[in-house]
Amino acid sequence: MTSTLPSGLSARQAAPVTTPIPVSLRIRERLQKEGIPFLANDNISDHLREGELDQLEIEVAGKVRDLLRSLVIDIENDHNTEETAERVAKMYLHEVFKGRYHEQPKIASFPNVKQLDEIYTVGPISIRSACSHHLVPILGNCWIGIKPGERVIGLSKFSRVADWVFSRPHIQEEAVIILANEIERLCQPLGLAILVKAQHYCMKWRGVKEPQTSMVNSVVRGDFRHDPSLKQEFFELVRQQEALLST
Ligand SMILES: Nc1nc2c(ncn2[C@@H]2O[C@H](COP(=O)(O)OP(=O)(O)OP(=O)(O)O)[C@@H](O)[C@H]2O)c(=O)[nH]1
Repeated sequence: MTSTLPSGLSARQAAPVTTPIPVSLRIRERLQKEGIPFLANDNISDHLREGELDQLEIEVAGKVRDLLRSLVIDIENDHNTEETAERVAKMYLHEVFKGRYHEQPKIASFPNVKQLDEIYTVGPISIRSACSHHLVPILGNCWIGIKPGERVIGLSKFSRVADWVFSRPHIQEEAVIILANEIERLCQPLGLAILVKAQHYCMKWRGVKEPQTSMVNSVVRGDFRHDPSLKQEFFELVRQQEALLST
């Protein structure tokens, strides 16, 4: 039989080049196999293997480079966008969406030795997130009210856990619930209330271009839910904390 190979090429040299499976595909297949959800606001850090986050950063940078090319931006000659792809990949994986790929910060809880049962509020805690629909910023503040149970956590830890939860693509309604679940898991309070006020840049910067509109929502659980006066006290304390901001 006549060889179809170009002269001088051995069969071994002409073997089809196998393209490596993209790391994101490997991770997605693993998650699907194990039945682990990987929605935009889920954290998948427990399911990433050593070195995969670095490989993801390289893969994402390549895709962002393609996106810039598709937007007809001359990244080969434009000194300003030359390294934009690498910056954007790093920003998504380690900054603005770090709450998807990085573990929850270590948060120690302590026994509520004195059996404290008065409510307290912490806030404003700045929140930085992005909407799942357009991936543009959601910026605002949140307030957390606690009626302690058996355990308490340090005040700064509310900011840390909020930052971790909000650093994912979200819709505000779900973000508040996810934050509430995490706080309940960390300190099992007898009551928990969370209020979020945020501006959505998908409404300010584009779309309807409403510069002042914000979204306000809350979640109340446990004693805050069952006792209307406690709930009212929470909102009153938040009002007082807000008033402090303008003094
Ligand atoms: N409920 C809710 N909606 C949000 C949130 N963030 C953004 N949105 C809205 O989600 C919607 C996305 O809807 P689509 O109609 O598919 O997107 P679109 O055509 O770009 O919409 P426009 O923003 O009206 O231009 C928009 O109305 C946003 O304002 C959020 O946290 N909660």
